[in-house]
Amino acid sequence: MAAQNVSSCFDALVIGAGIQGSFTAYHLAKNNMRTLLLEQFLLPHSRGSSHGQTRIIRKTYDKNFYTQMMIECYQLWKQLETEANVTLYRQTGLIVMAVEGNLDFQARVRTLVQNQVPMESLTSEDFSKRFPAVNLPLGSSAIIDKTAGVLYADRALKTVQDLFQRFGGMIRDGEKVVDIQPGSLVSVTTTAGMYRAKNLVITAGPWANKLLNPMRLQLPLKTLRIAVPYWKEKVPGTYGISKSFPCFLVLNQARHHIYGLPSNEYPGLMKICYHHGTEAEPDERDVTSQTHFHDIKVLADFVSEYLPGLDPTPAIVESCMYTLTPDEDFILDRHPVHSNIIIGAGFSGHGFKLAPVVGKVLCELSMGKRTSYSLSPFKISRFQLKSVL
Ligand SMILES: Cc1cc2nc3c(=O)[nH]c(=O)nc-3n(C[C@H](O)[C@H](O)[C@H](O)COP(=O)(O)OP(=O)(O)OC[C@H]3O[C@@H](n4cnc5c(N)ncnc54)[C@H](O)[C@@H]3O)c2cc1C
Ligand SMILES: O=C(O)[C@@H]1CCCCN1
Repeated sequence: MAAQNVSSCFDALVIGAGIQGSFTAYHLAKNNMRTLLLEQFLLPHSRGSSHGQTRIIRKTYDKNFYTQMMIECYQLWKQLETEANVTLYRQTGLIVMAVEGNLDFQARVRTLVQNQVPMESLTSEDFSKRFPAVNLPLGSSAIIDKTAGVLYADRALKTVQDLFQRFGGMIRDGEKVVDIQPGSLVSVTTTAGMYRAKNLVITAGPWANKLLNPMRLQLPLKTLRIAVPYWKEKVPGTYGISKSFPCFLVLNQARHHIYGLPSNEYPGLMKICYHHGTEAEPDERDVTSQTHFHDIKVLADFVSEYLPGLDPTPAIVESCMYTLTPDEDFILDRHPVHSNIIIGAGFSGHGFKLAPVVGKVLCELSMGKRTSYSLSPFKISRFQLKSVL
């Protein structure tokens, strides 16, 4: 269908069919808003931040507001599974490890306790009995967040998009937005046509600032290319999901966190990543001269020290993008000048699990409703902006 034939005025238009835009569109359509979701690439694609087979889901956060949002996220992920009759979540638990006295670790334990999240503290004897294939360094603390697990990310993204369409929403992929004209009706021009909507939501991941630039708004976002290496088990299954091996998170063992998921998606291979990367433009993710070399070295050293059952040379390295804010908290707000333009950005490498609630509050903002959560941690005004009209 040519874009010109598509009904030209929508209640809401969402730019970007990653997990945040797709969940926003889903909630809008459920609220009977006539909604169009635009995506620059043909779906599915692997150029942004939402691709890949798995993500960690957990309530372990140092900041209470995320743990509170996660309580509803678990319910909404469950609801999505029921609506679509698919499995999206597998409970594995999450081991959190840190050097004794680590403040971030203590804050996370406090938040779990405050919110009565089932958890367990492990002594080093408990730890080595439960996880004989993991070396916990002397002087470390460890807990397990029992409700944590794995989300099947690619499957989840497709499910949200399918349900959005089932609720009457329209997706147009392979259409890049090239111009936005603000107004009481926002006009959006793509490579294929022009659309108008009463409200616009921009959830463009690492491309957010490119879309905001013509509207004189530049958010303090850094886009990072992230290495996603998979490490081979010397004995297949040692760290396998089928043997109930959990996800793990090591706080600041290196400069940034290191996290891993049990071997599952590629049999015999465990995904272990560094919560950092190299600055890169999303369109140049794979052509940049900088390589993943440094991050892989950090991870290889970690694997040798903690996980002796893995070959410390990655078997596969995939790539993904982070969009970091300075404080690693999200941006969920209105454009400071154009109040019917809503922005969801800066998910800082931890936004997947929170997408059901992110989508809900972006939908609420777009519909002019009172939001279900305080959005003060997520406001644009917490930053000193360089250029706002
Ligand atoms: C390696 C890695 C591991 C991670 N692990 C976890 C984890 O364990 N747990 C967790 O909760 N989170 C995790 N995350 C973070 C999570 O995946 C992201 O926060 C989330 O996917 C961000 O989604 P998004 O919709 O904002 O961005 P994206 O997925 O990038 O979506 C933005 C979309 O906008 C489209 N777009 C941009 N510009 C235009 C335009 N002009 N016209 C039309 N469309 C446009 C893009 O093509 C893209 O599809 C991880 C991320 C990475 C990279
Ligand atoms: O959100 C998560 O759970 C992962 C692991 C920790 C670092 C951020 N990404």
